[in-house]
Amino acid sequence: MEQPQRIISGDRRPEDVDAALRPKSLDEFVGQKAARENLRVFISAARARGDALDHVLFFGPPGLGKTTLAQIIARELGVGFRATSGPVIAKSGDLAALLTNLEDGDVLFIDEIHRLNPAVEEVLYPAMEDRALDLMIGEGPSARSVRIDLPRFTLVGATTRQGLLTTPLRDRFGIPVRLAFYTVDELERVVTRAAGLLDLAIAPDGAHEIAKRARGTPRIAGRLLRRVRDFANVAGAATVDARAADAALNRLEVDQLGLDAMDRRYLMMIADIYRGGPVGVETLAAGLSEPRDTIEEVIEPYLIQLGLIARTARGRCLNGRGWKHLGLNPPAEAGQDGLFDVK
Ligand SMILES: Nc1ncnc2c1ncn2[C@@H]1O[C@H](COP(=O)(O)OP(=O)(O)OP(=O)(O)O)[C@@H](O)[C@H]1O
Ligand SMILES: [Mg+2]
Repeated sequence: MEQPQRIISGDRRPEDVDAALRPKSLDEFVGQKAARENLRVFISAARARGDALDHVLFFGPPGLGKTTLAQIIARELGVGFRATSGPVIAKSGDLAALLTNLEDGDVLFIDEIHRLNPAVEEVLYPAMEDRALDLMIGEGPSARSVRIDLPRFTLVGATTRQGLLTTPLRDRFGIPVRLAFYTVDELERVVTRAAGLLDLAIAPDGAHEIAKRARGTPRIAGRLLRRVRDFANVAGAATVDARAADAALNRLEVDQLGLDAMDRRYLMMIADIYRGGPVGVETLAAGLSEPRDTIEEVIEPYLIQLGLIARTARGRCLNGRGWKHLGLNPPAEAGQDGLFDVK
């Protein structure tokens, strides 16, 4: 069965006109303070040396700003930006073509870099390490390998699944950056900034309400803001305040913690059918008819962050907070629940 689209999924959607809201400089970029300040130092050092920036790897859940930061890096370095993604580069020749077409200092952005095919990845190693391309010319006994020098470039990789990166690839990134979920304060700033760009009047308590329910994710904050704007327009409200935001978010079935019907189905399945777990992710994926990747990359990280569930070696478990959020009591005889409880 086709699942209805989730308003709060961190995934990209065609209707997200992300580009309009995308911060264009490090100064405009809200949150991720440590990452931002480190990047600022590395960028200005590279510029001062007149050298390419070391390769950067961004990892973290969807919608936290990986692509945005990659573009900002190129802009702040004052170099060209080329973007592609792991699954798109089918053959090593495709990557070779991309690399040889770079200009000095360019940023090459590879999204979903954990999905590179292994043969392509092999080509990337010498390119990252020695700025060289090893090509095989000819076949059979007369085959020989030729080394081609590449321009200086910065590879910026992005992945939602750092664990799926091979060690040799991970080790070749000099600057690994983990992006964390945003705080409510930070998202409030994201919402206020976006409202300004959308020409929408919003009260501080309205921005706060949206921020609180945006799952720690700027992309979701932007999307919720647009939907709230629709409701406010139709209701003829001049300013979006907390009450207007709350009413709109309730109609969108986004609850107080920012969870939607899908999250609640996920939690209810563990609670109801598996008595709080542990239950394997494959079983949950089958029960919810969602791909395992979606469960692990989109649904679970935020539920874990909130302490509603725990990932254990034996499977997923509902924590005390999870039971509470569902308004249920954990089964009395399941003594192990306390083990995973987050106090
Ligand atoms: N720090 C931020 N401040 C303001 N807006 C942000 C910030 N980070 C991200 N955004 C907004 O959120 C949206 C999603 O960001 P982005 O596309 O960079 O996410 P991503 O991490 O690359 O996601 P994915 O894993 O799906 O590729 C963009 O529209 C951008 O405008
Ligand atoms: Mg992206």
